[in-house]
Amino acid sequence: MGIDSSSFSSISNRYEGRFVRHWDYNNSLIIYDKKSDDSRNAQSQAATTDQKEVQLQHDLEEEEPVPYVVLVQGPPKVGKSMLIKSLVKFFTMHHLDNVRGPITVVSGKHRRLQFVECPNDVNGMIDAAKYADLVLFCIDASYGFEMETFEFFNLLQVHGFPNVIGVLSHLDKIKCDGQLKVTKQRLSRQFRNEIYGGAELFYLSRLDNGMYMDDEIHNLAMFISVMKFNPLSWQTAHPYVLVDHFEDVTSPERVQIDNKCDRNIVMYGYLRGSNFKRGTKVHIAGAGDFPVYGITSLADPCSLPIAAKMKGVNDKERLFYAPMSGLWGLLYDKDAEYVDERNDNDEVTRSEIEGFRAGTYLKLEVHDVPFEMTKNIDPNCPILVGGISLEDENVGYMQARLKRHSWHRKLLKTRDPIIVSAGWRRYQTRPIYAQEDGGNRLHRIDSTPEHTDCLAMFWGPLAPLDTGFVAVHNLAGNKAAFRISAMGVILDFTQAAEIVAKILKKCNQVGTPLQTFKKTAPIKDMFTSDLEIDWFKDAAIQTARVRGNVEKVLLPCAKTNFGGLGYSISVKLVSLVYQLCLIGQAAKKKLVSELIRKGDQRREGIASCSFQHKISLCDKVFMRVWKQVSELKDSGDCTGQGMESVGELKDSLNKVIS
Ligand SMILES: Nc1nc2c(ncn2[C@@H]2O[C@H](COP(=O)(O)OP(=O)(O)OP(=O)(O)O)[C@@H](O)[C@H]2O)c(=O)[nH]1
Repeated sequence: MGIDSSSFSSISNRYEGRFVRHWDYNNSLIIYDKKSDDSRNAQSQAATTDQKEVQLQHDLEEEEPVPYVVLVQGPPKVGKSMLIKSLVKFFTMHHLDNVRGPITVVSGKHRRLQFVECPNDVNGMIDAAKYADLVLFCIDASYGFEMETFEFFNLLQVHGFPNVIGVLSHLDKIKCDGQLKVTKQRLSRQFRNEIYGGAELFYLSRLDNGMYMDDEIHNLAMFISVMKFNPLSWQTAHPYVLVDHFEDVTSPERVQIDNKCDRNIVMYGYLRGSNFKRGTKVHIAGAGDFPVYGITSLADPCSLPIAAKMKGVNDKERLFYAPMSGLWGLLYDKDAEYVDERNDNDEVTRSEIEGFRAGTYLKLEVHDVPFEMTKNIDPNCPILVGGISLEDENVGYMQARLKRHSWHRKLLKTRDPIIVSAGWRRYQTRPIYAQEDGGNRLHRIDSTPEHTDCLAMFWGPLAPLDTGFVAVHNLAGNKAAFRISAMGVILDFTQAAEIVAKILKKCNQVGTPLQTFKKTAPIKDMFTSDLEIDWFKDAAIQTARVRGNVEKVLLPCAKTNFGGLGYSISVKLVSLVYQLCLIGQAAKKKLVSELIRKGDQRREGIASCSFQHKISLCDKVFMRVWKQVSELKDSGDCTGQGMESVGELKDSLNKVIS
């Protein structure tokens, strides 16, 4: 007996003991009266036994799909936990006291869902955008859209847009009916403009006994239970694990000796994306890259009913699994290895050859992670572990097209640290911003342009071409500012410094006159060699008042007239003649070559320049030149708040001084 949404509320209150639930072949949840169905079941049992066996066999041949991650996102106090509690109650009839970490529930005959509350710190949001299969955007209707929602839109745009559903809560705070209607229309229009025309929006009108209304949750849950999930290209191409349980297994003796020693940890979770081969390294978001010390597949703690039946597990124990919230559903031995009741030898051989399959529940052991990771572990901020290939381990220079987000208040300055999120990684780096001139040259700019994009060159773990990335300025919880600084795409990468060599920066070369004539003057200290003077022949120069041009290298004979320099060379010539008389032939040669070298050093880099008028001896002569920028090997995993920019450092220094 199926039920409609209006009668669900009353039935669900009487559910325990009398009503049972199951999923029909369309994956729809059906709740029916156990008593009235007992007699009908007895009659139909014999007739359906054969059919069930056929169906069971067919279902077993299908792969057991991994639970879909349903991320509940929204600003603080919008009702995220309340929504997860209401949905978990609907699917499992269990009341959750706390929402901590991923919560896996069986939502249908062929479907499991893993509910995760999206953290509001930038790190957590960035990671969540990478693992979400469906995002429920919670919007406080009495307030409207908030910054966190738009920040998350932007993160999704970069990391691949999964399915999204809008959920309007706090509607009961709008007392006037007319205003309620207008608000609903306005918010749904705005939501669909931001996402896409047909984006679904659900309304949660009020709370009932501290929970959302049953019929409204029923509609939302039914929609999620049958909706089609679209795999995202990055996720399907890489193995990854959303950790739902975490343990520090460092020996207590080691910690007693040094409580800041690197830790050994064990992480549990479903393998998603592609197969995980032994020997693959993993990137733990925010902590770095690590080899996997041990990997084991475990019995699925929340199997689909059909698979559990085969494994002989009691149905009632598998409806949910939320270890971080203190609800284990099915207790399992953490050391037990998964054994298939079909052919375990085949299973082991297969995992050796093709790796662990997506959907396997894994135990990953990683050694020597920084102690901060275990110290600062926050169950509300799930850990993302991404498998990395050999190419992903390379570091080098990347050239990217980058655009500052128009809502980010400040321009981004060259060499100021930013946190880049690309692929699984998020790391700090100090980019150089540049713009192309007509030729092959790139001109360094001091800060990002106001309304257009520019190029950014930075050092870091190499990401494939066309990978989108997002940059945040720092991770401090400054809620007043829009935290997404810029977005971009990787255009080029190399391990050599040739990308950086192409960037030129404008700077002033300063020289001083040795002596001044009517319209010419020899200029020293502006060039380092005669060759450089030849390069800059005819280049424009100027003093504070007078313009001029570089003419030519000053010849040695002419130079002897100039004060100290001429005197110094004359003294050296006299000394040469004197010493030549005293020493032998071999020593003579050595001395001559040495003197010539010294004399050359002295002579190099003095240019004869012409001016429009006579300049004075105390004038400084400037020439604007393009110079290559120095190297920018500067990046690292971002574990704390991130480095401070030069401006921020100056600010803090001023504060200390004052
Ligand atoms: N009146 C009313 N109150 C609501 C509604 N939804 C949630 N609340 C209340 O809002 C408060 C915050 O709800 P939570 O579910 O803890 O919100 P949250 O988004 O998880 O909060 P954080 O985890 O702290 O970010 C609770 O006191 C709820 O009772 C609603 O639709 N109407």
